[in-house]
Amino acid sequence: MDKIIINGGRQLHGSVRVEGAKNAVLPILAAALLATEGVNVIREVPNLSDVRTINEVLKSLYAKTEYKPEIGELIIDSTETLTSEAQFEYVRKMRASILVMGPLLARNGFARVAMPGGCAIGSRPIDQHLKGFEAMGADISFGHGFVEARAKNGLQGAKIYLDFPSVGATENIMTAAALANGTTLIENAAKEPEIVDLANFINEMGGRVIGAGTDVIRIEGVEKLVGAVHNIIPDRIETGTFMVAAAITGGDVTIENALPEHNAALISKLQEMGVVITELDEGLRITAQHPLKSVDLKTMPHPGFPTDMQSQMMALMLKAEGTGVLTETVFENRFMHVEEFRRMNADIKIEGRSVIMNGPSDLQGAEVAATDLRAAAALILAGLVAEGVTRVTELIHLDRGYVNFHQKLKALGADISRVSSESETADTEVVHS
Ligand SMILES: CC(=O)N[C@H]1[C@@H](OP(=O)(O)OP(=O)(O)OC[C@H]2O[C@@H](n3ccc(=O)[nH]c3=O)[C@H](O)[C@@H]2O)O[C@H](CO)[C@@H](O)[C@@H]1O
Ligand SMILES: C=C(OP(=O)(O)O)C(=O)O
Repeated sequence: MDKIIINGGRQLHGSVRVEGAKNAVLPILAAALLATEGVNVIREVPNLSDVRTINEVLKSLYAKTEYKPEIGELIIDSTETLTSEAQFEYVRKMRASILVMGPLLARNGFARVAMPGGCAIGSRPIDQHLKGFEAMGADISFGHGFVEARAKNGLQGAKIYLDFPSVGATENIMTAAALANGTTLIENAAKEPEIVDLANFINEMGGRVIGAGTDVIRIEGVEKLVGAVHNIIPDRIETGTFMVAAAITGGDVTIENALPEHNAALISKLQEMGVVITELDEGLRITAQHPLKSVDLKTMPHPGFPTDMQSQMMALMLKAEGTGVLTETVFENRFMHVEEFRRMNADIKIEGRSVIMNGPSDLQGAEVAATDLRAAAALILAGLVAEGVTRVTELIHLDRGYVNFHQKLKALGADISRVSSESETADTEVVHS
């Protein structure tokens, strides 16, 4: 089991480039299954464990894929007949495997996917995905740990109002509707930039998706989709994580490949705290001088403050002056990292769906365990400013969503390394670089 070891107290300086977005590439690779002619060439694919998992899922469904991580390219040939069943071994590893359900249902009229179950951040049901498929004429059934959708007469366009603007449900319904008979309207749709990237990709394959990025998405079903070349958008959560890394250390960091329009809520909150953010041709420059001012914030669906930046922002608020209240409205259990922050001497308490911080906390290095992907990043950020040594374990979460995270921080001046725990001794550390 690997650990990341940080010696706190270094300011970060320099430039870092962010990768293609995990939350865009996963639905897009699933949607690639819609093409019955030609191959899809997906570029700016980040080398993440989640990408390797979805690649395995596509292959298990009989798509032919060629992954070239060194150039960030994944080629998918889904022109042969596909099987309709996604196994638990993949869905268990990565919930986003559920996103193959829409494309399989659209292509085969049938999809059988292992039930994802709950996870650290909440129960995460898929009722809105299924409500969409049902409205389009699919019969839904459950059994033996699987959910099945069967559209005997093919999928028909429908009007679907989502109870909540779910990202995954919007994506699954968009892909199912892409080959359906007639027009589908998704009302109260998710508006995240990753939804727009997926819509652009479907359109590049010959689809007709209009309105992505607004509350109402209109999908006119087409006869067939054909392979295309697509570049994944930059990862706004990786961008945000490096923005916080610069701010928490009082550093000066330029983030290349960053799109400020995807991070408006975060930029506004950081500015309120006193962080200086400058838009450059090559990306975003973040400079910060402490003390920073505490703020209140609430996570919301896009364009609100992203839940995927909540834990990293919590780390930053711990170092800000004054009382800050952070409220999580998207997931019901996304505060597992609070206990870990407490182990680092954070002055923090949970009250219902909010946490209250009295800053600045005098953070101290400790051994802490990542409880989910963004918690892993947040604990590392806290380690950058804690007094002494912080060891972060359970890096399996980190590797789902960040490429070379510790090397990128090291290149910016952090005192950080990654070791196998068996080999961790004072003199001989096996460093993974
Ligand atoms: C791979 C990917 O893109 N993951 C992102 C996606 O997850 P994901 O697509 O799972 O998130 P959703 O937007 O669907 O979920 C948001 C909320 O809606 C609830 N819900 C969702 C679907 C449903 O059928 N019923 C229901 O009740 C969920 O339990 C959760 O409380 O959006 C989340 C919210 O921005 C992000 O945190 C994740 O990083
Ligand atoms: C929660 C996240 O991802 P997933 O939906 O894949 O679990 C995330 O990216 O922070």
